[in-house]
Amino acid sequence: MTPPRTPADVVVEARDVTMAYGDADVLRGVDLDIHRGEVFALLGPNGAGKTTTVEILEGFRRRSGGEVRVLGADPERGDDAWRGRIGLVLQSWRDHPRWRVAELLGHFATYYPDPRDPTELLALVGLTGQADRQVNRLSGGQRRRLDVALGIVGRPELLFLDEPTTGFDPEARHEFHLLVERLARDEGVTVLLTTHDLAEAERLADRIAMLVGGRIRACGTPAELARRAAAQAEVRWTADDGTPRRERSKDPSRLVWELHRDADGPIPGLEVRRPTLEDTYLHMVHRAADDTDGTEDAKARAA
Ligand SMILES: Nc1ncnc2c1ncn2[C@@H]1O[C@H](COP(=O)(O)OP(=O)(O)OP(=O)(O)O)[C@@H](O)[C@H]1O
Repeated sequence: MTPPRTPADVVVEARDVTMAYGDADVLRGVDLDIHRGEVFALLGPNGAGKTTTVEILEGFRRRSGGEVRVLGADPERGDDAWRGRIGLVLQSWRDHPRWRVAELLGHFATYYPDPRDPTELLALVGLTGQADRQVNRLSGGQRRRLDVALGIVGRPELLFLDEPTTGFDPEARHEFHLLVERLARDEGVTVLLTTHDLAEAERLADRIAMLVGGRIRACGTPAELARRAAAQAEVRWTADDGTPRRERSKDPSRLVWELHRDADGPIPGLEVRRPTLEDTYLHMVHRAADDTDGTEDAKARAA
């Protein structure tokens, strides 16, 4: 049985956070709880406010309203010691273009009391071969790996990853996923990830929150969210006259049994499709677009 959580297990706590840019309300009351050692993914369409949310949690942006605690402190008042416990992988590293990779990493390591060994870190992110290259000579994917290395050189307790695998080839993406899993599982690092890649969120995240229309519309494990998309599975088959048929059912095995009985044999083109995370996501996005009263999903608040 999972032991009850203590306040110390809650690494990020946000209550009713609002953000307006001028008269544009971007966040309309965001609630989040992220627990120690958890990989938490924030999903949402372009312009939903993911980066704004993350910047508020990082202490880079002043919120318009609401309460936030990150590692026990209000990010707007986080000091250097607090900042040293946080790792950031921002959208891309643009400074120090002429520095060499190992040199830049070694330089950043000096900012922290107990940094990772830069040589080991280069191996960890697959950049050993590029140690002596200038930063501006790296490929997009290599540069992103360097961003990740810079984000974890100080052994952060909480790591923010803003669209970390943009530009990665499939192998680099796979390696990166293994690295995030290792950081969370072996070192207890809490990870907040924003991504547009649903497969990545499903693969990596313990829990996923969907930010749509300025609110968290759903939050749960990938399996919970997929189940909530539609309780009904979709059964597809080909009718006797060759036309494709589809029907939603809460009891697909019964429907298949009835079809089998009526056909008196195998059912041509039979497929039973369970709702996926993508179904949930699209459902939330479309529902939010139709949502005129703006009612927040009651289950959205993290457990
Ligand atoms: N500094 C700013 N001033 C005014 N408006 C802003 C500012 N930053 C962001 N916005 C607006 O706030 C909204 C949310 O932006 P944000 O970057 O947080 O969204 P996002 O979910 O991260 O989007 P994406 O998936 O495209 O990266 C957008 O409409 C954006 O234009």
